[in-house]
Amino acid sequence: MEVKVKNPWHRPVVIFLACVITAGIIIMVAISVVQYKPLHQKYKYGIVLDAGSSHTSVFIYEWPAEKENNTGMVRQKHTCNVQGKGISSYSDNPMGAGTSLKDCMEEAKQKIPAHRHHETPVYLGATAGMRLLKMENEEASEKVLDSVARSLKDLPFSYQGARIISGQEEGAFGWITVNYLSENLRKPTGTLGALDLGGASTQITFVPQQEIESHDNSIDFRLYGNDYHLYTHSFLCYGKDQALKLSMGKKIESTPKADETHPIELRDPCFHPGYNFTRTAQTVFNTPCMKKVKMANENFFHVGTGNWSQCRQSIRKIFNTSYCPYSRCSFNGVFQPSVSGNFGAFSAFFFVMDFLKLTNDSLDLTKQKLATYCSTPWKEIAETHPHINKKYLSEYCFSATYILTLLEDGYKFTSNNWNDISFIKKRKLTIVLDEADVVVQTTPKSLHQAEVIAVGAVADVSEYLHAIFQIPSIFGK
Ligand SMILES: Nc1nc2c(ncn2[C@@H]2O[C@H](COP(=O)(O)OP(=O)(O)OP(=O)(O)O)[C@@H](O)[C@H]2O)c(=O)[nH]1
Ligand SMILES: [Ca+2]
Repeated sequence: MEVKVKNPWHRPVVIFLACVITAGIIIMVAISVVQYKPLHQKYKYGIVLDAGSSHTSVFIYEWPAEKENNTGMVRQKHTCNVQGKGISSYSDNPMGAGTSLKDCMEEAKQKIPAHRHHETPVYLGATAGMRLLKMENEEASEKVLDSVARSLKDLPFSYQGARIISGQEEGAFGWITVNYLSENLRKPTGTLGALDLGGASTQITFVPQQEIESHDNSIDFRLYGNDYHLYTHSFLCYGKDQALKLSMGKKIESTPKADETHPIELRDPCFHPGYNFTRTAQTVFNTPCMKKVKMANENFFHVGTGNWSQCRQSIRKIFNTSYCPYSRCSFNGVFQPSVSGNFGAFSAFFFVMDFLKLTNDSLDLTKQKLATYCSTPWKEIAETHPHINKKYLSEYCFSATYILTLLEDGYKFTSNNWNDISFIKKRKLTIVLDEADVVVQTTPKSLHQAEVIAVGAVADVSEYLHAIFQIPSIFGK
């Protein structure tokens, strides 16, 4: 009988194989750990706060720490909307402005890996609301800026500054953002003009087809190796909230008082029939955009009549087109070449026209639809949209009529080029930046005039060029 003899090699082979497999696993784990480490450290970050008149947004950007070919994808990683109103609303309680940023900055700490905190630049740019506060009460505006600066310096990030940006900067940033988004700066195709409607100011920026006659409206810089020569203007007080005050203020001033004991009844064609609220004159006149009137403490009845063409007539009164010291003007004596090329209209231009589904029609049809909307009773509007913020909802007729009047009577768009305007929601930002190409050049110019009449917004892109790449702001401050 054959006796089965145990293979003397059997046990060592098993042990050997086990060792090989174990070693393999260890090596694989080690490799993945080593690989994981750079993965973990792959990104750098930047934080930009856009402190607008109506609210503050915090943007977190990220880009690869090690750029291949000197080219990095920079993208918007996260956005946080600060609770409450804009920082300029804290004029009576400046400390509150800094405190208001806490929750969003806490979120930023969570989103950005701790080991990157100390090298992450943080920058705040304030726009029209702070510009108005500075005009009204410079000390208060400084206290508010101090307060937000202190709050940002308290964080583990690398504080870069907090300031009010100029109207030209705001216009140019909006233009760069729009053209980055559509990747126009990397293509030889044409660029898009930019139309930004904020709460307190509005900007128009485009490549002009004619000479710029006013120095204050011209901006030159180089991006991605291309030189750009832009026309830009920012109208302070012509954002949609301030324009509503201007327009209501004019109406109140021209409304006779029936007698001394009864409040004024302001019959307003820009609000729906059946809309009827009591307001204090203070809510209209509490702005440096208008001269102070005596009746600030009085009440008035705000009564909607819902008439689009009368609304438009009343809004026209806030545009002065009676004088122009140049060959052509938009309004208020401001030089503007004729609009040319395609435009991207964002912020409130988009919020309002998108809500009313007026983004795709001819100018004529847009007017017809808006006329019908404005004449719809307030009760019906409120019932149809129970979940929409009542303040926004009550103002859409005014806002859209203001938008049409601004574009047509102000900037001189016509039914022929109306459809050159695209109403766009600013999307998440994914762009390719070639650091060497972000060369920035300025036209020596005085910003003083513009500082008085215009204001800027930190749009998403250029401020982070400033903050992230530590390039002096494009206009060389
Ligand atoms: N209808 C509507 N309005 C909005 C919405 N979000 C903001 N707004 C209003 O639209 C206007 C413009 O908003 P923003 O572009 O954020 O204005 P801002 O940056 O605070 O103001 P500026 O400093 O003048 O640029 C303000 O009156 C806001 O109150 C929205 O979702 N719907
Ligand atoms: Ca803005």
